[in-house]
Amino acid sequence: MAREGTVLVTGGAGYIGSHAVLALLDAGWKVVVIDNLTTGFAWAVDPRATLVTGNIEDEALVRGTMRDHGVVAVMHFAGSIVVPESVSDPLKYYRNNTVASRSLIESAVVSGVRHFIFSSTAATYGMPEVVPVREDMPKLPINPYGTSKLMTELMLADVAFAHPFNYCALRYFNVAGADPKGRTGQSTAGATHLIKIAVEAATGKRDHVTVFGTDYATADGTGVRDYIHVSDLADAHVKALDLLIAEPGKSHTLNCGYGHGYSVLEVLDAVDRVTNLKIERRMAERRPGDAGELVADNGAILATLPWRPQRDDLDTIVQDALAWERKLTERRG
Ligand SMILES: NC(=O)c1ccc[n+]([C@@H]2O[C@H](COP(=O)([O-])OP(=O)(O)OC[C@H]3O[C@@H](n4cnc5c(N)ncnc54)[C@H](O)[C@@H]3O)[C@@H](O)[C@H]2O)c1
Ligand SMILES: O=c1ccn([C@@H]2O[C@H](COP(=O)(O)OP(=O)(O)O[C@H]3O[C@H](CO)[C@H](O)[C@H](O)[C@H]3O)[C@@H](O)[C@H]2O)c(=O)[nH]1
Repeated sequence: MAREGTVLVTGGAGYIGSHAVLALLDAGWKVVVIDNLTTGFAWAVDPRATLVTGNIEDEALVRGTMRDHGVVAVMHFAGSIVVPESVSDPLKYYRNNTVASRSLIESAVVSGVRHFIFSSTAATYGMPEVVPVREDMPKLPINPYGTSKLMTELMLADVAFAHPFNYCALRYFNVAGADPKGRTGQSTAGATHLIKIAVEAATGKRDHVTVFGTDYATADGTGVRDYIHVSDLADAHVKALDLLIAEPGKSHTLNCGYGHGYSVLEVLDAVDRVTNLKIERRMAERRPGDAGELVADNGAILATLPWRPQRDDLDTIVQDALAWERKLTERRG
């Protein structure tokens, strides 16, 4: 079914954004992407979408794009995402995540764009005392990345109060996997995410995986996370957009996770199982700033959106991540 108007996807050349572009196109939306290609790739943008190369802080470019393409909603993925880098270079994160988002939100308001979906993060919770964590529990980020995202959530709430504008802040837990049809996946070099690192090891790009911390208060002592398949996450964005349009007076903040977690060792077991390999594991100290267990209470998203996970299975997530990693290896030769 064709939809009225165009969705602007910022960061649509990146990992999650490129999946959202596919989900929007598959749902009948027209799509324009703004991406400065710092960590994204032009080839990752489906050719049915228009790619505008530039910065979301460039007001003339953003407002011109909104006008020329008849943009009715923004999905805002553009940002900087490396937690340790945010600790060593906080001003980069407040600039590219908070200040740039302020500029983009203002461009939307000035251009009469009334719906906004924002990539937030479980990092806004910091080290939660209660797990699974619910949206109304304390937000006490422990790094500038989490703070930079929480500040954007706060701006959105104030803007939605003052203007004819509603938003959905989606707090992602651990995003992993790749498009099941093999059209896009996680492609940035220098990955820090566990499943990406493990499939890099499985395809010979690394000789081992380091396990950060074996003394957490979890069943096997390693960190537990709620891994969500990137295609399920992209689908949640399309459903959230439908809701924002259907109920213009309401905004939402929703956890995106499956509501159950896996330990680092369980993830590595899944990778061994799927690949039929025995990837070397090296036990190491905790990584600074890591929570022991981070799992979403996903009651709110299930109650709010007609969204039901389709790929809630660790082996499926690993299989899809691995298939993409193999494709990437062929592409790069
Ligand atoms: N990957 C995760 O596990 C995860 C978890 C929680 C939240 N998020 C959030 O999801 C969003 C997307 O993350 P990702 O994993 O796809 O990262 P990514 O680095 O693959 O994608 C970010 C994209 O934004 C672009 N970009 C960055 N700054 C820009 C700017 N100022 N103007 C225009 N384009 C810009 C980059 O070139 C890239 O294509 C981010 O906002 C991130 O904070 C990611
Ligand atoms: O080589 C590795 C990489 C990770 N881990 C462990 O695996 C788990 C997951 O780590 P990731 O780096 O894959 O993900 P994080 O949970 O640290 O971070 C993710 O969730 C955060 C929210 O808390 C942010 O949103 C961030 O962008 C996103 O990558 C953690 O226990 C971590 O210590 C290892 O043992 N070895």
